Amino acid sequence: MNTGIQEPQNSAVNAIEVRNLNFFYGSFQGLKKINLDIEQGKVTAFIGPSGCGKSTLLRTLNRMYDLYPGQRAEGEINFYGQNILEPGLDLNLLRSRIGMVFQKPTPFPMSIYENIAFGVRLYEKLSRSEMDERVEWALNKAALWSEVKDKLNQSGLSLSGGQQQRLCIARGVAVKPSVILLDEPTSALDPISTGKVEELIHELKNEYTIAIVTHNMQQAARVSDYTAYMYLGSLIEYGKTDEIFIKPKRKETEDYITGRFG
Ligand SMILES: Nc1ncnc2c1ncn2[C@@H]1O[C@H](COP(=O)(O)OP(=O)(O)OP(=O)(O)O)[C@@H](O)[C@H]1O
Repeated sequence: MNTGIQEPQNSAVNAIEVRNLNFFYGSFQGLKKINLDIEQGKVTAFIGPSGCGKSTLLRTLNRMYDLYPGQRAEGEINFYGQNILEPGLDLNLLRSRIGMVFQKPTPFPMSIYENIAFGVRLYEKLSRSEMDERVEWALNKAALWSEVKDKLNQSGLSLSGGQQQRLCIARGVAVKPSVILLDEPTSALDPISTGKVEELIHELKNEYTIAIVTHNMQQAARVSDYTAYMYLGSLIEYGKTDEIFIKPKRKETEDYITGRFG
């Protein structure tokens, strides 16, 4: 697929570079001068107290906010060198390159098979057997295949909450994005399903760049390579997860990490 966006294959490059990003909900400024690099093939976690702007930042990365009137971003979000905030970009293609999984599992009211095939059909013309292969591949990637292979025609809504979330991840992976944005993907799940999604994040990160919003600091520490601590719309500290959790440079970060905050 040609999106006009160059995606080099070598490692240790940034998939996304955020520069002087401001974001507004009408007159309220939700993000203030954010500068952040998201490294290719790594997991970057956004943490911070409720309302600090984690979801807002995630939603700017594939312009999800564009669906809502009165919301706007200023600055640059360079995705492999192309500023995605510029006008004229094909937003459907952008979202096929930078996919998103939401907090609550949101399967479409259709079969498990169709939940996956539907999105793929928007971007690719596959034969029936190619589509069968793609559906199996995506469900395998999301560690769901063995649980659903005998009931692909059942409704996606008949699955458990944890399975539904993995179906949504499979749906995201099926279009072969470059970046996957996860907005508190386990907050509605039980500990076993949460463990499965976390394992999945580990598996996926070799092939995809992942950004995850989480309320759960242990989860950030377990799954991420880099952590960004946000407060009141500003990025307070950003660095390797080990350093942020073991030796943060800023007192505000330390207070939050150690639970002295709020
Ligand atoms: N649709 C909206 N209209 C106006 N303000 C909004 C809207 N959505 C979010 N905000 C405001 O923007 C700020 C950041 O919200 P955001 O949802 O990004 O925070 P968050 O860190 O993800 O919070 P949480 O952890 O509670 O989900 C908050 O002050 C919030 O009230």
